Amino acid sequence: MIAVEGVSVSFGGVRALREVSFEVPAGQVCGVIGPNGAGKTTLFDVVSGLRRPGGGTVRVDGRDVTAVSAVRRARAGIRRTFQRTQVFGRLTVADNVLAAMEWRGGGGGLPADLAGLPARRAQERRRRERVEEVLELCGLAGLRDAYAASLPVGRRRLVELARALADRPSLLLLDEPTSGLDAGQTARLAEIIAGLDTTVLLVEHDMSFVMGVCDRLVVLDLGRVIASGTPAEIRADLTVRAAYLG
Ligand SMILES: Nc1ncnc2c1ncn2[C@@H]1O[C@H](COP(=O)(O)OP(=O)(O)OP(=O)(O)O)[C@@H](O)[C@H]1O
Repeated sequence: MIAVEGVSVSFGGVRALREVSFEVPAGQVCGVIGPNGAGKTTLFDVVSGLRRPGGGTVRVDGRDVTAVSAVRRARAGIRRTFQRTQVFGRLTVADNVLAAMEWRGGGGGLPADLAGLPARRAQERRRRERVEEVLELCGLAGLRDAYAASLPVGRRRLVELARALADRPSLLLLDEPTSGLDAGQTARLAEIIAGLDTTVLLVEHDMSFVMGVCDRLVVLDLGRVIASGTPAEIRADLTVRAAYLG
């Protein structure tokens, strides 16, 4: 689960986040919506550890991670995809996913690598099996040997998702995950997200996707939470209609 409490961020005179608080119970999917400049990206930066808030705390699974670096958060299972996709263009799709798991190393260092110890080989086999599993899940099995740079943006986005899922994250942050996806890929993405047991926080402009895939929504406007609740509650909220849905 994730709990954001009283988080504020200012850029000079601009108050990008003002006392933002909300919780997402374990395994639920929460959408963050709001007009341009509402503070969505800033909130993601705070949760993933790229930006320290001026005030407030972020807890993940009960642990206060407010002062923990982005790298350590990633290692603790908080994974993020970006608005602009970040994949290794010169690696194949399969190697992109494998690389996402290699940071742990194999244990035993170089001697173990050189000796090709059985435990190391078994671990390598498990990782490769996991790669195939995740590629299958993301509809990328047929593209496993394609270079990531050769793929259209929608596929690259799915590669990024596969990378984020490979290590079984405890919290997954998705920044505009449907951008660049066609209708079929968007439907597939909704299925993938629905099938995860991970807590998910996503920023997305595609309202029908958000309403379909999220268990709850947080609506930001000018850095404030102006509404939160189930998609049905949000839809019914007139303030939100006026501020955002039109
Ligand atoms: N590095 C920065 N320096 C100064 N102001 C910033 C910076 N980053 C964001 N802001 C300001 O903070 C506010 C919130 O921006 P943020 O990018 O978080 O909004 P957003 O909801 O993600 O918008 P969008 O939907 O356009 O991505 C905006 O007024 C923005 O101009």
